[in-house]
Amino acid sequence: MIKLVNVNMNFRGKQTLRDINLTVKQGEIMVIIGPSGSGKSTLLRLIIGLLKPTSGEVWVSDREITRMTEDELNKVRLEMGMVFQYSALFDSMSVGENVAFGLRQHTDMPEEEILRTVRRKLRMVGLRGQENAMPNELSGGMKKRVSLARAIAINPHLVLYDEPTAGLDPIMSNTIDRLIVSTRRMIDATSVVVTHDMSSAFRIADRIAMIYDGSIIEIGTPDTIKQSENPIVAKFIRGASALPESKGRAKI
Ligand SMILES: Nc1ncnc2c1ncn2[C@@H]1O[C@H](COP(=O)(O)OP(=O)(O)OP(=O)(O)O)[C@@H](O)[C@H]1O
Repeated sequence: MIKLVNVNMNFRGKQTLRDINLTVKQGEIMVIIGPSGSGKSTLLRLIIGLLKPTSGEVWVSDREITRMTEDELNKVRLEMGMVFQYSALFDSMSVGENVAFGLRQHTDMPEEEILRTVRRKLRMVGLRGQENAMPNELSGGMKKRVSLARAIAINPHLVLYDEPTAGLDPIMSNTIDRLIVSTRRMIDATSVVVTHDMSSAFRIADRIAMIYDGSIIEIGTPDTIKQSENPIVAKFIRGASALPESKGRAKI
């Protein structure tokens, strides 16, 4: 479970997030949408504890993380898997070593079990037997899948996805979407997905939150969002380019 309570985030006096109240329930897939510059990545970074809010509280699995020390935060982060926008694999390591990385760094798991876990996670993302491949031999979609296998290797309670389908063709996007949904099912993880891809958002979300100018302006099931009477939401889901200017803050 994740809970943000009255969160404000200012960068050099400029308010980037304002009065965010958001609860993501255990096992829920929450998709965050919004124009470029609206504050989506900032929200993810607050949940991982890479940023501390200017005011407000961030709760992760019943713990308030904003006042934690770096050591305490690192323990909480062990329960989180992160799939980055550009996969962020270690290029000098094989696929298997990438997936095993968190297990070798942070657990006492015997090597044999690590190898078994790596095999199982690669199978889950449709990359059976690819342990010895190097990242530069893989397509963008395969790299994303390795990144997902690495994120779920530690059986996280929480998986965060930053633009998981960016730069992928529709078929691969669909594959990644199905993996996000099956990952939630298999490890019962709470998931937060930041995306610009509206068809993906509608396919995978239990609920969608739209951020605009640092505020959540709409939140609800995909159907609620589709039927929103808020003109900014309606325009955004038809195509971000049709959005009105917003006080010059968002770089639409
Ligand atoms: N560390 C920082 N220092 C100063 N300003 C920042 C910092 N991080 C983000 N910002 C500003 O906060 C605003 C929101 O940025 P953020 O990256 O959260 O938006 P986003 O919705 O994720 O955008 P995109 O979709 O383009 O990734 C932007 O105006 C950005 O310039």
